[in-house]
Amino acid sequence: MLNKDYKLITEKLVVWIQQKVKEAGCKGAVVGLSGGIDSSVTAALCKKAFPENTLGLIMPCESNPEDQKDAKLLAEKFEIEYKKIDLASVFNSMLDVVDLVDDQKLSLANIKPRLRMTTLYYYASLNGYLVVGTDNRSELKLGYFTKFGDGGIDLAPLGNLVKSEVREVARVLGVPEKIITKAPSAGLWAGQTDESELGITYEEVDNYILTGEASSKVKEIVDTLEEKNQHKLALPPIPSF
Ligand SMILES: Nc1ncnc2c1ncn2[C@@H]1O[C@H](COP(=O)(O)OP(=O)(O)OC[C@H]2O[C@@H]([n+]3cccc(C(=O)O)c3)[C@H](O)[C@@H]2O)[C@@H](O)[C@H]1O
Ligand SMILES: Nc1ncnc2c1ncn2[C@@H]1O[C@H](COP(=O)(O)OP(=O)(O)OP(=O)(O)O)[C@@H](O)[C@H]1O
Ligand SMILES: [Mg+2]
Repeated sequence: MLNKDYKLITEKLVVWIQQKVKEAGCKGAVVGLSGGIDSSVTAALCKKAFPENTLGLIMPCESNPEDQKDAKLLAEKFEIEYKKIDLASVFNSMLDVVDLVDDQKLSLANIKPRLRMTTLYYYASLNGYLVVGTDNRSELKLGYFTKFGDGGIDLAPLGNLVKSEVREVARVLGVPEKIITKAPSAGLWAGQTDESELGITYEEVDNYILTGEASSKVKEIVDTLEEKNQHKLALPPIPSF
């Protein structure tokens, strides 16, 4: 890993969040708590930045019940105010009204993060908070997020840290080791893990980002996804005439 001072980076991220929220004329942060490391780190940073004005939302949507337990563990450890909002009934109402066809798995699965985004913006608006996202540099490089779902956010404090660096910040903050070491998962369907879906490991992705070195297989996967998903990081194209 890079020889960086992650304690200093953690402190600077807290100040950065405070500044960005204040610049927006807002007074706090709302974060989706999945029980995964990215949201745990993001929520812990927000709590340090806004001790009285940080809200965590646990939003299961036919998700693994273990994840909710980890999300609660995190919220309790850092004394983060949280609410649980089960989105399964909302998701199922969507299934009742849209056309269902074969081969729709990802199209349907992507509804879940978009329902979470809608819920986060509701609470942001109610409280005068910003929606603080959890996307890290590795996910942003790959475009490995749902457009206007977990990509629909106001700030991305982890956006300059690759996944392995997020783990370093997690250790500085005291995120439970159980959360740090569990397999990254979008949790969109049973058994999904990021690395099995991507076909490469975060270690390989992070190495490639940080050093430019990778096997031809890793380069091919990362470069292809980066190009395919560029649109997720840009404003919608607008005619110039
Ligand atoms: N060139 C282009 N210019 C403008 N827009 C373009 C476009 N190509 C596609 N699009 C639009 O983008 C849509 C496809 O993007 P999107 O809807 O995001 O869908 P897509 O990229 O196909 O799927 C999202 C991926 O992110 C993963 N994910 C999601 C959520 C969380 C996490 C996690 O790590 O926790 C990971 C998920 O497992 C899946 O692999 C298309 O349906 C189309 O509307
Ligand atoms: N069940 C959930 N409840 C609340 N928020 C969720 C839930 N599932 C996903 N999210 C939100 O979507 C974000 C993107 O998920 P992602 O899986 O990339 O992050 P993570 O779960 O925190 O970490 P990891 O990538 O290691 O699983 C989460 O960080 C969280 O903010
Ligand atoms: Mg996850």
